[in-house]
Amino acid sequence: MRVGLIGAGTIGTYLLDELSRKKDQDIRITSVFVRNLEKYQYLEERYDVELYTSVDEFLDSSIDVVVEAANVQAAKEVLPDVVSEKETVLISIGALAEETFLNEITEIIKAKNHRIHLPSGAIGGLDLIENVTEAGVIETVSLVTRKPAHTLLSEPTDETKVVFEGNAAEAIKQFPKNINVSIALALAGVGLRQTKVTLLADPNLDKNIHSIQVSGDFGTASFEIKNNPFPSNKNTSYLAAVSVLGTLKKMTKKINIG
Ligand SMILES: NC(=O)C1=CN([C@@H]2O[C@H](COP(=O)(O)OP(=O)(O)OC[C@H]3O[C@@H](n4cnc5c(N)ncnc54)[C@H](O)[C@@H]3O)[C@@H](O)[C@H]2O)C=CC1
Ligand SMILES: O=C([O-])CC(=O)C(=O)O
Repeated sequence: MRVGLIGAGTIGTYLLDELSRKKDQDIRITSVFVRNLEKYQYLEERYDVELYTSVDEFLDSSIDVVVEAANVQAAKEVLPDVVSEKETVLISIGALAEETFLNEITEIIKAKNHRIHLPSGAIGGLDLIENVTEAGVIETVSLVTRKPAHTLLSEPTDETKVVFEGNAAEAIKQFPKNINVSIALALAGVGLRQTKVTLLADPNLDKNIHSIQVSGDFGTASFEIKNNPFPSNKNTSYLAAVSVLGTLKKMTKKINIG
């Protein structure tokens, strides 16, 4: 499977490293869409990829799948063109947080018979949530996310601060780099307005902790994921990058779990 990558930052570089390590892998990144050719020139030799600054040329290159790993705004801009041409893996899931845009994208993929794959990112348990939603036996989903204070606040703090309390739709508008997980939860479960989100800035924390509570006629479920962040980008949990790789691997498997 030939992959085109949008965004060569923390997650993108992890994927480039992992997928170039074994040359016999059946998944290879071959094209990378960047904005600044000079800045990323070194990628061509290091990873044997071709760089593109035109979305059309990138999509015309010989790729089967596009992985978006840039940011919510960039994803919104390129998504209509990308999904109309290719299968897409989207990690800036917040790009799908507006209903009109989500409907527009859904129409395109239906017409083109393409799919969008949303990795589980920095959390887990989405399989359970999706199953109980499809069966109509879910009632509530809530997420409490704790992150190191300096990743959320510009001023230092001595105590834990609640920086957001509300629903997923509002959370991603205010924190597009920090709470994509809430949109994955919302899309799998009770929706953007019904998914409750609390975001805490904790000065004594060096992990990104996501606590999820689900309830309904099926029973209850609780998940807590204590993520190690990337040293180079404390906003992003290591697991988020691992989940993109996992999604790509699942796309090549004949037995799908979950
Ligand atoms: N769903 C989830 O659980 C998670 C989602 N994320 C999201 O994943 C995305 C990527 O995260 P990171 O790799 O940590 O971010 P990053 O900031 O380290 O890297 C993003 C890269 O994309 C590039 N970029 C920005 N706009 C672009 C454009 N228009 N075209 C091409 N490249 C562009 C930047 O120059 C940078 O190299 C972010 O949106 C982040 O919020 C991160 C962690 C968890
Ligand atoms: O990496 C994380 O822990 C979560 C994150 O940034 C996001 O959901 O946008």
